[in-house]
Amino acid sequence: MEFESIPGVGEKTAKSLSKLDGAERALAAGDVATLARAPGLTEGRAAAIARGAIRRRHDDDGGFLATDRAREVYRDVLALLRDRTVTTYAAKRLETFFPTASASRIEEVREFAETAVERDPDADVLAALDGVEPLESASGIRVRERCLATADAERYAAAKDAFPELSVEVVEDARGLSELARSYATVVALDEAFAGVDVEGDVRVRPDAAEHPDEIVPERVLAFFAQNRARIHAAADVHEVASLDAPCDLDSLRDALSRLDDDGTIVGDDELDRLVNAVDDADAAASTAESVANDHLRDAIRERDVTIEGTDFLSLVEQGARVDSLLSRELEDQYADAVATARDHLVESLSLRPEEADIATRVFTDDPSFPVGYDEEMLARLRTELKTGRDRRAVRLKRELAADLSDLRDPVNEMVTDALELDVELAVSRFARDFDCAFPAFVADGSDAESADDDGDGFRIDGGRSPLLDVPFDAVDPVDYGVSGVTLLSGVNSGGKTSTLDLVALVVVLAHMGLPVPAERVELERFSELHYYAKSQGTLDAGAFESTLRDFRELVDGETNRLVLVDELESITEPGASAKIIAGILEALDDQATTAVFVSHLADEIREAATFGVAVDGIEAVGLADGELVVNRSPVKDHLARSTPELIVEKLAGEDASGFYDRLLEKF
Ligand SMILES: Nc1ncnc2c1ncn2[C@@H]1O[C@H](COP(=O)(O)OP(=O)(O)OP(=O)(O)O)[C@@H](O)[C@H]1O
Repeated sequence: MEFESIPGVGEKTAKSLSKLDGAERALAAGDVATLARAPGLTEGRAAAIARGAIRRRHDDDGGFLATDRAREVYRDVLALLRDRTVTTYAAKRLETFFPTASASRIEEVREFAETAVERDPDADVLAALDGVEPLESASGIRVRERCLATADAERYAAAKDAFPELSVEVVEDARGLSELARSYATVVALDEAFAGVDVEGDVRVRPDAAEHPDEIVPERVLAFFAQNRARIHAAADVHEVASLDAPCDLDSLRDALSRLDDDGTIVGDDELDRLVNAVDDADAAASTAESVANDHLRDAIRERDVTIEGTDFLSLVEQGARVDSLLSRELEDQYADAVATARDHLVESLSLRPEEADIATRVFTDDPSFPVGYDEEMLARLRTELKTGRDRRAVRLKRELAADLSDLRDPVNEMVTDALELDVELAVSRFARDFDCAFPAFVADGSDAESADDDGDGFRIDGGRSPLLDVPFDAVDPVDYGVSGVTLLSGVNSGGKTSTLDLVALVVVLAHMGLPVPAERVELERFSELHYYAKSQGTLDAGAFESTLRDFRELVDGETNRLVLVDELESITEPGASAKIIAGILEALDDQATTAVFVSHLADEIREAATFGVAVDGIEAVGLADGELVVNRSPVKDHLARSTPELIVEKLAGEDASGFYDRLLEKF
């Protein structure tokens, strides 16, 4: 695959991706975890690359969110979804969902989301997800007792790349191989040509080494499982708690993991433990055995009367003869007993096996001496023997466990990915449940539209409730609103005009992401772009005003089927000029197949300035209660809402008989 053809992927990133196993699959699946394993890629960058790949696959130019405010609404949507993830993986993965005009992409995510909303966001599952993280490649492994050998320069370079844990040596011939075998415990020759060469030492010929890395460096797979153990356990727990089908037998997996220490060494093998302890304790055990023997002998001597013949006594005194001769003659049995005790102690305290006990026996000599001492040389031999046994067993166990774990590597990767993906699905499910969402219906073209009040295009929201409002979701009034064509939205102050635009933008963004929307029912056309202009803060200076006009100049050209939402554009300049400008923009938009909602307090003036009959919807105050407006949040179609001042004057007119307020009211 040409990675550089993905938007946002340069030469360096392409190189990183080419080093990654399964990069193409990960790009296709939006698998951010796998992509982030490429050297030098963060999860954020991986998400951006996955997005680029999806865009390319679905022929999306990335232009759906056409304005700052539109992008802000998308960011708010992501934040709501992200709040419902447990893992950082899921939070990043959600960024691969974005609004698009591409029908195939919307459909793709929709299929995913339809399964996702069926998932039960059970508290136990969420708790289990807490420890799941993407698996990491094992790092920091260096194996010194094994090397690779080849006579071929190309193979040398490839091996250096493939086996960073081992030294790779160049050898000319069998002699070179045999020299290596003297420095390394194991030599793995990579050239077929070495097959059958008779060299002393542990030399294996493995031209297939690259295909079986776990056999050549079992430490690699052991370290991988050791370093990722907590994550793997967590993913296994998630599968159990959520009743997911696991891609491997979880009991066998847990058993294999229990045989491994955090640093990749083998644990839980009695024989290996025995050998490790025996090596560690050999010196101390020999010393103790020696003391035991001496105590024994001393007690025995103390209890005995020893008769020394005169000649012996003389010989002792005159010639400095050693007392050993006496020992061997007079106390032979006691000496033999003491040595036997020492040997027994050594064998027992080190739990030696018969073949090892044989050497241990020789650590204490049969030749009588006092005090009893052990033979350093024999003890060194015993130690070497035990060490060899220990290392041999460790290597065998490592190989066996590595072989078991090697088979589990793919299933475990799959299991962890599935657990992480479950978190993504649960975030969507929780979002849909928390905000009473439904899947929107896209109306392919005008003729398919079911709603009576429009000519098929645009949008129609029933019972929409925005989770982005500044009131608790439970307190949000449902809003019904539909628009096709170009419409002005009038309404009382604080009636909810801006909130209505926000709701429309939110619903449209979610629908174009392929996700469910917070409404009872939504029908909409597939828009090409969302242009949402927030209310500007106060009158613009000449430069800013000019650039805003340029924005709108671009808006009336180009793509059709846009959705344009504009909040109180009149605040950019003085009211009279504003009404004329807005009327002109509406005329241009009306000529295109654009759906547009312009919130404005200048509906009358705009209508007057426009050359076509501009539709006006209104958010109505149904009255005043305790000085507060009571508002019907759903805009009424083809209705210019009365303003707040008008309502107040009307209220005063009802309370006052002077006629003053009645005359004021007539002016509205
Ligand atoms: N659907 C709703 N349910 C409950 N409260 C709402 C709803 N819509 C709006 N509100 C409340 O009304 C307040 C004002 O809404 P909003 O700012 O949208 O009004 P507006 O008509 O745009 O006001 P202005 O004319 O001042 O621009 C919101 O901050 C919110 O508290």
